[in-house]
Amino acid sequence: MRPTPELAYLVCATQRSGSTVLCETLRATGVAGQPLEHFEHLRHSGRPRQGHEYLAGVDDHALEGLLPPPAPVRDEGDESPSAWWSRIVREGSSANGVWGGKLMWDHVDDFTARAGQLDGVGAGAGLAEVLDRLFGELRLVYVRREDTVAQAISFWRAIQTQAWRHDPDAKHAPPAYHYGAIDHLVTLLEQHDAAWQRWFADGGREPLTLVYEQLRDDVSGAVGEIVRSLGLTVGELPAPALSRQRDGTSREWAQRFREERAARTAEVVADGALAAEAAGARGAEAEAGGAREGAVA
Ligand SMILES: Nc1ncnc2c1ncn2[C@@H]1O[C@H](COP(=O)(O)OS(=O)(=O)O)[C@@H](OP(=O)(O)O)[C@H]1O
Ligand SMILES: OC[C@H]1O[C@H](O[C@H]2O[C@H](CO)[C@@H](O)[C@H](O)[C@H]2O)[C@H](O)[C@@H](O)[C@@H]1O
Repeated sequence: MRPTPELAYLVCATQRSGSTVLCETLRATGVAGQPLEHFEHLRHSGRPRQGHEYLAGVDDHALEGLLPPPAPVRDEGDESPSAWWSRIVREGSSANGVWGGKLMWDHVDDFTARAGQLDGVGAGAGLAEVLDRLFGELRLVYVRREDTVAQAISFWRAIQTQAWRHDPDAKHAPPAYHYGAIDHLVTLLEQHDAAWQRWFADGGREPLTLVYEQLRDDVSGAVGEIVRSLGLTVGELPAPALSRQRDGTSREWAQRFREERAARTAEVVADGALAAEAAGARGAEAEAGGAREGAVA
């Protein structure tokens, strides 16, 4: 029989929204499951989504030189769908049986396709049906970041350096600023957040929503809120399990990006005004020409 966690929660997120410090601190309570990124290894590649996939559509060959080599492929052997689900339940549960997981919007399709292979779920089931069929009681937590420029810069840096968590000993080449990559990631993150919000609204779901800009000032408080909402009790709330990565370079890039975006927008507006002026002049000339011909006839 398929294992069904009685009490479960899913942290719905976008990359670089503060989800890992939240999840790792929840995990450190010992009572709130193991909310790992269970669904990040994708079926088409056996890897988490890679830099070139996130950046598909950015038109600059130089970008390739900035991306790290692909991550190793995880060999899943011949794990059956039911063995996959038993593993996910095991890896996501704390000793009290509570299950936790983190799902990025861009892992939804892969997750539902995998889950669709399970008996009783069915191919083609959407996220809502999959969750209903796999879990008893499932609570949703949504983490988002207001400042999507800072979020995209954090993402672009992590894509290049593969430093997804703070590690003072990490050795990697310094990341390079790239306007097109950051701009593309801002749009991508905004689209993924909009998709989460649409999914919540369409299903009448009301997740417990946490905004990074508040969460970062009180990670333990946010963890306490989630733990209480699950009806769990914990003695002392753990301190944040990770340190922040943002530094002077992130701040400089944010300022540079905003200036560059404003300049580009002004240029587009100016070009548009010039084009409109030229079109207006052509129209007036054509009209005058028409009037002249009319007069001659
Ligand atoms: N303790 C603490 N306080 C405040 N902020 C923190 C903390 N720990 C991690 N972070 C910041 O969270 C950002 C990473 O977000 P995610 O964990 O969602 O990224 S991931 O896509 O899952 O790798 C990333 O944001 P940036 O600092 O802007 O790079 C992390 O630094
Ligand atoms: O490699 C792309 C993936 O990178 C992130 O995941 C990695 O960092 C996370 C935070 O430290 C960690 O929870 C995860 O296990 C790591 O693989 C990102 O969160 C993924 O969405 C992304 O596909």
